[in-house]
Amino acid sequence: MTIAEKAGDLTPRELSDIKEAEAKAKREAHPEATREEKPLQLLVERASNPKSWIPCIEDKHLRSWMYMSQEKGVSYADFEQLKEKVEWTEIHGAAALTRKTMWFVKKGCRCPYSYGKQQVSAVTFPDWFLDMAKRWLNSLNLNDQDKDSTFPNCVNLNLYEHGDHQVAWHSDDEPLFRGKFQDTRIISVTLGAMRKFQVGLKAPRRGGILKPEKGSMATFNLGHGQVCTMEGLFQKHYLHQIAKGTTRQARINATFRNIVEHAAGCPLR
Ligand SMILES: O=C(O)CCC(=O)C(=O)O
Ligand SMILES: [Fe+2]
Repeated sequence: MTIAEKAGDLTPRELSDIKEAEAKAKREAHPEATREEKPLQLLVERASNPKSWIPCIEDKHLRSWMYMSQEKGVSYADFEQLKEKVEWTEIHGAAALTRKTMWFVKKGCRCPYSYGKQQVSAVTFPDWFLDMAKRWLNSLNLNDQDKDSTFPNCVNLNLYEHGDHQVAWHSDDEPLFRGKFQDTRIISVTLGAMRKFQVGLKAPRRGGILKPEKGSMATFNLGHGQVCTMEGLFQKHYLHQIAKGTTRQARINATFRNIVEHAAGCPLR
């Protein structure tokens, strides 16, 4: 066991620094034996337009990557259609309505999804939604054939009606995605108003509140048509949030994911 693996109570940043030092020492001691771990195929490497993808986080040691790009295939008509057609579920925080959501999954899947204490049932991807999603993600060259499918098999939609709606610090590390143990891929698409998307390193939990490690927070504006990816072990090591803002305009966000461990009771388990 290496020092880094033993050091369960270090912050992710400290762990990353130790791992880097360990890797350097190993390279120097055994230059012939050192091989890089097999790299993940990042979405930017599959994309038809890799130059239009901006690296936001490239953290090799924590196996965490985040990229952003502007996607022309996302329209305001899509925004209006989603706002009207989706049967939104209200998500309530301790005191107020925080946002509205919808949980779509691929045909045959029955995995529910939980927002804090609220659980919602799976709704099969409607064809009209799949059509727009394929257009949005077209440049990523994902394969939507059942065998070896790389196209996301579920999506969480969020409707933030104005700046008071938000989602607090969290990571998408539910057991369905196995994001604490293996590489995952989340693709988020924004429609409508621009909001601030903040990310930061997971700090050791103090009580029930999740907060990023001091000094690690970064802010990115996600506006209409912006696509943002979180890949590798990002959900294990980083938190994200949409903080409250001042806008009176609505924003819709679709976060596409891949369920790899279907829930008990789901026919796809
Ligand atoms: O609205 C966003 O950009 C983020 C949404 C999010 O974090 C989630 O749905 O888990
Ligand atoms: Fe999230």
